[in-house]
Amino acid sequence: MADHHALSMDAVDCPALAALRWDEPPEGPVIVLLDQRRLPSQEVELVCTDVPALVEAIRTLAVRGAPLLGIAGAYGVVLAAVRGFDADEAAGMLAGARPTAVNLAYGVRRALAAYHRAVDGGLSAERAAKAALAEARALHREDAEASERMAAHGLALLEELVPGGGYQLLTHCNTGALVSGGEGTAFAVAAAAHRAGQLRRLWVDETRPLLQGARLTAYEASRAGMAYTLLADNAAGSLFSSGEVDAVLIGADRVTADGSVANKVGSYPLAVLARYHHVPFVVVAPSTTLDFGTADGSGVEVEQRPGQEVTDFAVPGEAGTVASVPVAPVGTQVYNPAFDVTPPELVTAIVTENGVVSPVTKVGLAQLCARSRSGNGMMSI
Ligand SMILES: CSC[C@H]1O[C@H](OP(=O)(O)O)[C@H](O)[C@@H]1O
Repeated sequence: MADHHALSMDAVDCPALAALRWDEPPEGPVIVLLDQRRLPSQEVELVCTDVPALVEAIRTLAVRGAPLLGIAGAYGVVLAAVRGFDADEAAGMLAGARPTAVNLAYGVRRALAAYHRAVDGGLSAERAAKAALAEARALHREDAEASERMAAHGLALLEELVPGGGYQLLTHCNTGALVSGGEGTAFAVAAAAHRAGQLRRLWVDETRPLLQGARLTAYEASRAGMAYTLLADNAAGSLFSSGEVDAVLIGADRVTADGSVANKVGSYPLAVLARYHHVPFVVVAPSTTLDFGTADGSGVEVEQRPGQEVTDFAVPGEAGTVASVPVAPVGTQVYNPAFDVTPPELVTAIVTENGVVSPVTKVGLAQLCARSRSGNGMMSI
């Protein structure tokens, strides 16, 4: 079950964005989400009291973005355990909610493993749920720390790639606090550049069809006081040819062992444009997005989403409703992959919290992860 209530957020003081939190009101533990379907026109919290509601929130992108999906999945296992539902069944529902972001299954697995370790150790169901909660909170905290470290590594990389500062950075989709336990991934690097006085402009791809750029990145850039300009996805080629892009910064939903990058659809064409125009193409992702169990991009399951997302325009209506207004003729066939895969040879560098890999190679990624093996990387479970 899920319920909405308005957030009394004062736009003036712009507190840090919290996309998700665990709460324990008297009526029982809940997961509270900032409903990203309603942004930017409405800052509304969605309160999930059970796993089916959280699965629906994940499927409809009320909560989204690879690292945050992992955190949501971990808390989802806890929600099941504390409310007496089968944790394994809940884990299967959560991990299957969206297939491409490897972080979701990772977060679910990590909380479930903590729960089972406690049960196998003879602890009560209540104590086992608390063990899972501690693991979910650790993942949440680690992701916030990873954001800070990626921002620092990414800013240092920009100083190398684009001497002289005053960066004009192009980003795609949304990779800020709305996808993270902290300030995000690629957007966190742009925010660090902004705070360092080195961001001349953030070019924001609208990111059709769900407009994560126009709705969410523009919202976050505005809150951060950045100079940003929105562009239609189709205008990116013209922008590159104008010479006004110093580097591309994007996130990732899955990086395979060879360095192939699954990310929001539209990322691959940007990589091709960047290569043609000799512009650095930088991927920023925490180690929880690295998937050494998948050899290369051909092994990535790319989520295919409903055609209505392309045939219709979602128009914010009264009282927080979102109307779906058809644009294409009824019966129109639609191709709507949520992601695409960029081959490693088109990626200038991958920035993680443990450092930078450039050029992007299987060996380089493995060596980077070896440095984090005892940390929160995929290798730890
Ligand atoms: C760095 S995670 C953000 C990542 O997730 C987005 O996908 P979605 O909005 O469908 O969850 C997109 O791929 C972003 O790059």
